[in-house]
Amino acid sequence: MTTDLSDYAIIKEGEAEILMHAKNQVFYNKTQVNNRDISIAVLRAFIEKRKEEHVARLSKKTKTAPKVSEKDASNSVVEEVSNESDIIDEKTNGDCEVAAEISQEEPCSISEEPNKVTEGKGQVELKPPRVLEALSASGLRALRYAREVEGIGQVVALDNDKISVEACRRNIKFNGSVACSKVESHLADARVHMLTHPKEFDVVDLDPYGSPSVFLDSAVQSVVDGGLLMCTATDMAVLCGGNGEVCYSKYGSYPLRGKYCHEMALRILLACIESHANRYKRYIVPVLSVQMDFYVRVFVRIYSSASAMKNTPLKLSYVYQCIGCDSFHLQPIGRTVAKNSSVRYLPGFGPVVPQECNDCGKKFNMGGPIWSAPIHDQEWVTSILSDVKSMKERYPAYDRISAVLTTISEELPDVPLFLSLHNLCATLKCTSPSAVIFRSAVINAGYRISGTHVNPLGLKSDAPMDVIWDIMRCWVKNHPVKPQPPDQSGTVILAKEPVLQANFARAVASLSKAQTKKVARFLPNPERHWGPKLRAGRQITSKHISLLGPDAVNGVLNHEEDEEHNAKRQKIEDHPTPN
Ligand SMILES: C[S@@+](CC[C@H](N)C(=O)[O-])C[C@H]1O[C@@H](n2cnc3c(N)ncnc32)[C@H](O)[C@@H]1O
Ligand SMILES: [Zn+2]
Repeated sequence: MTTDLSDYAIIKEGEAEILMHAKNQVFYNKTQVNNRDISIAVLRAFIEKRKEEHVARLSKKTKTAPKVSEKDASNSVVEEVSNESDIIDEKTNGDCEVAAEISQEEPCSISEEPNKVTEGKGQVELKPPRVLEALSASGLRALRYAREVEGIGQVVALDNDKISVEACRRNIKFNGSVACSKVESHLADARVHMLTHPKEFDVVDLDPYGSPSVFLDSAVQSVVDGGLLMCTATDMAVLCGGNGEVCYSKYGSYPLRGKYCHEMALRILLACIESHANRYKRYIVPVLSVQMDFYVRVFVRIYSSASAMKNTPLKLSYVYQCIGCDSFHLQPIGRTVAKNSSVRYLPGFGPVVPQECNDCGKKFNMGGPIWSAPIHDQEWVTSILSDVKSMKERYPAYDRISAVLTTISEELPDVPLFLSLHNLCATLKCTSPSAVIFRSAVINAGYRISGTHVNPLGLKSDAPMDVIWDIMRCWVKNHPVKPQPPDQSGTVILAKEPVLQANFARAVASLSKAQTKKVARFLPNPERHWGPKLRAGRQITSKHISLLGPDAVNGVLNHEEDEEHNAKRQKIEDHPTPN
């Protein structure tokens, strides 16, 4: 494979560099630097956690096993790279030029004689985590993982597009010896590869065009017990209720078009992953769930346990959302009853709402089921954030990701979805109290309130909807509204006297932590047209101007036409059926 570098631009992100051909046939979106940076931060945390868990497991066992010193146990985390030749020889992957050359030039294994620790019957050592980047395109993400994440094992980068695999292999070489020894690229359908490698990867990363739904069933099977699945979905229009029935067909949940739809999107994706995991007696534990830019990204650990799986219905809920006033209520799918020392699993009591909304009298839409258990593990979030802060310079998107992680660390962990103060005021047609005043009234009423990373104006609270409307009724008493038609939801709500007398005196905890610390939580995009990109190889035309910006569009349109034509023809020949 000879490469004339003059045909390429070099793109650097973090410590990785990729060669990008002028024809742009391989997917690359620089806005996803946030996505890749957060993933690196989570990977670093996962590696640490995995070591801790391993040591804890060993010390638990060594307590019962004689003649194993504590020193041996603490040294037991041994770095070793598995023998990659088995993988390289895989028939389906064709000729893996890069990998073959690597095995001649450099030894693949960097293992030393491992410190053996007796555990139960055999000897146990913790191997560096194997990562599958299932949809790798240029390989940028895989290369960043390999070059930047200390203690990482083999990174397997797949793509079913021949041109992408060629680019990935070129990029592996271009990134030098560490990349060559750690990253291998295969031409394969990710689904087939994951299905034929069950419980083999410590980490599986899914970063598809649009929806990951077709990859989930195989992905949940490919992760080892306690392993990590990282998954992006960029089909936000679907997940946020643009086409509810499409969302249902892809994810098995109905989305609702509330202000909280981006959080609902995260929760629909989590519920969907859980449902696939359950089919194989597995379940998920979310560690971090992020909505940013134009996508959602979740990080979940996957475990096997037929008995723990029984708890799934307790972690899922339907959502009733009033069509008049947007009040929402969660309907859990299951419940438990404790009897002596045993637990019985039963269907949830319902309905949690009457036919007509208690607040405004209108009907409800029902969405879901959504994941209604916590979407982050706050211990993980705190440790990821402090780790990110300690190596600022290693994250190109530091400002953005530290802002998002900080907001997430302040979210109420046990409150699904959120209110929008603007929406409440729009329903009542009243002026808005400041966030501090509203927060104070909620706190003074004895409830908790926090922001949310998905919306700068969103407020999470465990206060029930009737308390929220009482607070707003009290606000309107001091800030009267113009008379409205009697059938309007706002009029119906305001016609009732508040039961609770709201206290708007400023509560100590009413300032959001962002305000107290004067730290920005929501940053503007670094440049215009910071958004999704077209599928690689798709022809850019003037209709993409709003998505990509005039410069990008004009640049491409001015390209010699026959060059484009050849590129397209080549792609069609290579891939008669587009994916
Ligand atoms: C959005 S791009 C991946 C971007 C990459 N992860 C990054 O961070 O730059 C999606 C890639 O998935 C590949 N792909 C689509 N379906 C696939 C499948 N069934 N198996 C393997 N790769 C697939 C496409 O060819 C494309 O290169
Ligand atoms: Zn209502």
